[in-house]
Amino acid sequence: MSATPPPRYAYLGPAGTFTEAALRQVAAPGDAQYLPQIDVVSALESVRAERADFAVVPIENSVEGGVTATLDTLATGLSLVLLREVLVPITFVLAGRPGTRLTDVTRISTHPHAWAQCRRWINANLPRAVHVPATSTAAAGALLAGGGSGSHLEPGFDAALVAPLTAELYGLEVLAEHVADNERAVTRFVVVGRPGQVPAPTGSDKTSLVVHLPSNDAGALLEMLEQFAARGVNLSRIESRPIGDLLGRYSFSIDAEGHIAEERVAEALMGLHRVCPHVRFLGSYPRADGTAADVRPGTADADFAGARDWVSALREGRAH
Ligand SMILES: O=C(O)C(=O)C[C@]1(C(=O)O)C=C[C@@H](O)C=C1
Repeated sequence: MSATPPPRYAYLGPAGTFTEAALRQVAAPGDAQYLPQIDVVSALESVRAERADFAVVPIENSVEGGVTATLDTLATGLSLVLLREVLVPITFVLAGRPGTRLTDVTRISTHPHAWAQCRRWINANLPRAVHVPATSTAAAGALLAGGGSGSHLEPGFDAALVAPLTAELYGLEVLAEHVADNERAVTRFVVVGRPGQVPAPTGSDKTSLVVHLPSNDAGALLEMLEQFAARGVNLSRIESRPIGDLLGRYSFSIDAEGHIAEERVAEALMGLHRVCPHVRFLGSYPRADGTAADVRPGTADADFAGARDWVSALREGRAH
């Protein structure tokens, strides 16, 4: 009998990214096949093309906001669903090749989101330093470690902003610790799969959606939001993204509190389906922070079931 192969996880690599730290919370390296990718689009496309079973990608930084590459790739193309979210506290060190002096650093490489989280520190401590963008924090660390001492792989920068363990992984020297504008920065990651799987409700869930406005008329945004408000569904995130075809056309990326198995969330989705030209369901999945949904009086499952029974009875002439 052949053993089931371990699940394949595509993620933003190489080894040592914060995304890999998120993946480790989901599946230990011994229980899964780790497939590092150059960017989040490649990670998500690997799932669409069935080269991977799941992808782990960043979706929101506490400092920089939504990760637009993730939001936009999920919004169009073959449908994908979110299955779980994972929070990773973000701490950076400035690392260089052994022997580098902090005062000599003028070019720093890292992922643009990491740079955004350290801008004030850099301005205060290395005001002349410029940013050299990299595909990930660990990619910057790996390039730096691979270059120097006569190597033809001269990276064109002298330090990298990476996680403390990543500096160690690539044999880099820590030039400065606690490099951050906000010591409590957190990035939210999601586990993404192909449709056909909706995790069971836990009482602390989120439902993610992409919604186009009902019209271009005054009040269109309000009409969309009313679908949630009228059913007591709170939103934990809403951001607009350009649709891309014409200036002024936006798609809304939304996280709503609750699970599609709950009546109030299902009713809100039905309302959106009736009034909006496009609604993409991106999944219902457990919240990483475990916060229980706040169910307003009159919006519990039993309230909806009771109301439905009452209307049925009216229709059948059993009640007045
Ligand atoms: O470059 C990495 O290590 C990543 O995992 C990407 C990423 C991001 O896209 O936000 C993840 C966490 C940090 O906020 C910085 C960079």
